[in-house]
Amino acid sequence: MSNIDHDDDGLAVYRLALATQTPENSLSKQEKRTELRSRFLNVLEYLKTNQTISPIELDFHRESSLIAARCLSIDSNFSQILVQDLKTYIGHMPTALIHQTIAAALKERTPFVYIDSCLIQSINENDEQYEGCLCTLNDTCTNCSCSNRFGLNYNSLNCLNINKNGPIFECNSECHCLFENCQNRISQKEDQSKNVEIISTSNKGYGVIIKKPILYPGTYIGEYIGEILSENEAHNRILLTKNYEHNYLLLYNEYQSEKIIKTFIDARYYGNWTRFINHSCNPNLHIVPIRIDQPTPPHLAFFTLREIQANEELSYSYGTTIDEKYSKPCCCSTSSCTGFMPYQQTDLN
Ligand SMILES: C[S@@+](CC[C@H](N)C(=O)[O-])C[C@H]1O[C@@H](n2cnc3c(N)ncnc32)[C@H](O)[C@@H]1O
Repeated sequence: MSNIDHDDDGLAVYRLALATQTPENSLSKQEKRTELRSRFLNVLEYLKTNQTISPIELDFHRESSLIAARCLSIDSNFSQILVQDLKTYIGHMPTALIHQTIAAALKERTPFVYIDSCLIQSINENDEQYEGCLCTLNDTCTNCSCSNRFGLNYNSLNCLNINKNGPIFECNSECHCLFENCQNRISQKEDQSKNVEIISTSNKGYGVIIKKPILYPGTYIGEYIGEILSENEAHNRILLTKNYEHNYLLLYNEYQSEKIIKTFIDARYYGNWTRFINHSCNPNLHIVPIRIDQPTPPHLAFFTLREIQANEELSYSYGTTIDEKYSKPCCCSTSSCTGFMPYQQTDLN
């Protein structure tokens, strides 16, 4: 089965098919995975093309999540990703986040679907699920096989450990620890969305300010959420959107001995509030890649670089390369401003 059937009820035929068809036992593990994956990609595709979601569709969305959860017994690593795909909340930007004077204009000028975890189109089949720790439910995971893999990740204030100099592995879906007690899941817990506001800036479009001060460097702010694109898809997106005023495609390069891991996240059509964070030549945030279940794609998490005052605009550096031919003028207004926004010279351009 590969297509969603539409009828009067919207999704009844497809729902029935999902409920009655479980993968045959005779199918190989790989075939089951392929079968399950194609079903759930259909659901995602359907949700993506239908921006207003009816109660029936929401029900369906929930049902599908349950089915995916049941499939955990087939392959926990794989089903974990499906559940993550399906539990992605597809809705609209929470109004509390937006300064009320710009709410209507923002919806009209920059429509996008608000999601709270990345949309992953294709799984890297070679990626293995990381092993979990064997901590007990009372453990805080401040010294477990995940938190200590490359030196302690977080300090007693739940901030990034300043002396940390290696990749960050947080506890994952295979771990035995209790989510509430675990202190090695900082990026999986609450972000700062309740403490930010989307505002209109004078010369950079929209931006994000923090409402209450943040004292400590290394405080978790949020994750850059959007569609994870392949290099080819990213290339096409760039061509399609090159005349648009704002760019939401983030390319994150990780240099690992001989290879470069490139992560492309586009928050233009699907994203969360972090898509509004502007560039600064003297930023107060930086991006840290975090591994949870699999090596790729990493979770791109924002952490503070220093203390941030109430009402200060949040910013990070979009890169280091300036090319006066391609770079747009920078309006960050800091004393260290180079005058140009960074330009990522890649083979995409
Ligand atoms: C990820 S979006 C940030 C949100 C955007 N300002 C908006 O209104 O939706 C990146 C775009 O914001 C604008 N921008 C971000 N930082 C800027 C800066 N320092 N100077 C000028 N424009 C900036 C550029 O148009 C850039 O392509």
